[in-house]
Amino acid sequence: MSFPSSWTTPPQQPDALLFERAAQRQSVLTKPAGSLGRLENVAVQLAGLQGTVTPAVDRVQISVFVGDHGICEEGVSAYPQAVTAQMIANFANGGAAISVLAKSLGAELEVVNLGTVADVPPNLPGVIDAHIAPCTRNFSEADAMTTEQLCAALSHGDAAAQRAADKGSQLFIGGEMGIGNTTSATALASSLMSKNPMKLTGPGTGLDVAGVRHKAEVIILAIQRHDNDDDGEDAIAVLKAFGGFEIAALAGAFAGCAARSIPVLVDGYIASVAALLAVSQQPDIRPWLLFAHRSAEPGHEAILEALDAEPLLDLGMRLGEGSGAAVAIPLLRMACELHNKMASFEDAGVSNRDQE
Ligand SMILES: Cc1cc2ncn([C@H]3O[C@H](COP(=O)(O)O)[C@@H](O)[C@H]3O)c2cc1C
Ligand SMILES: O=C(O)c1cccnc1
Repeated sequence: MSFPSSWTTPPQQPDALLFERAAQRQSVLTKPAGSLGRLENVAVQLAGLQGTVTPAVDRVQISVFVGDHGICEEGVSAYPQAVTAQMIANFANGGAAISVLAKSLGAELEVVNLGTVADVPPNLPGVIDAHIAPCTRNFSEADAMTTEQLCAALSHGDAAAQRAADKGSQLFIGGEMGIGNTTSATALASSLMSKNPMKLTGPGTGLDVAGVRHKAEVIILAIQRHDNDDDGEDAIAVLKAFGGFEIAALAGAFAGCAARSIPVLVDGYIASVAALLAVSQQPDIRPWLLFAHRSAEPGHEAILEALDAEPLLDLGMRLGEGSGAAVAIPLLRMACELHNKMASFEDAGVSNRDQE
């Protein structure tokens, strides 16, 4: 198995002229220039990325990638590992936060199961079996995944982007579920950015102060161990070292969307780490990414900074699943409506600035 081409080839850059045209349209709408603030920027960005004068986010695909983590053996999460598999059934039965949000938005929701330790009932609606292994290996003892497993995870992400393209999706949201994945994400980010894990480690699902310290120590020791491997610190090396399947699949999906010219709305902490991995692999992916919200997980700030990203919302959310991105969709829809439907000064017979 080899890496998907979206991972090894830079995506096409969006056409700068389309952004200029959209900005020009914003400048003639009946409002003081710039008065709709970031709603203007986001509409211009979507118009440029979608290659249209009338941007829209009516057709949204949400893919939630799920995988378990061997690092849970080290006691790094407030919740038991069995929750990962249990949540797959909850996604399918409509009870999870992202299920409710997807339904409310009329968005396509699919769940890509890359491997769980506990059993998942067969044939759940909307759940795709993409089994790689029951979980990644405990990265304080060994590499979290093999090169083959990494290729498989990236390819499952790329396949989700292909499904989004086949359905004519105007925007992609990648969600994740995997107990222990804030530990993987923090190890990945610390290693990639050469930052002290003590500064990035947070409570995840709700660790207390002592729990956060223990989690940071587990990450520090694991990074020291992997540094001896002389692997280098590129996206592929850190993903193999620290996992997880669902984070790799997210990174693969983001690369796959950029390759197919589908804009991505990035969710919180975990999804932003996947975005950082994808951008470090192919810097030209960055223009295809919009950032939905600032997670309450403390490490998010440094990752946003590294990506030069200014998210739209700051609601104190720290769930994942793609939920923060889903919550931002109504804003994006309104930004598009304003861009497409407001009258121009000329059409409405309203005098523009400095006009008699
Ligand atoms: C019921 C439940 C639903 C979730 N949905 C997302 N997460 C989030 O929390 C987990 C990461 O936190 P940690 O690293 O502390 O385990 C991931 O599964 C993430 O998606 C959930 C967590 C729980 C408990
Ligand atoms: O912001 C996130 O993505 C997040 C934060 C805590 C736990 N799970 C996900």
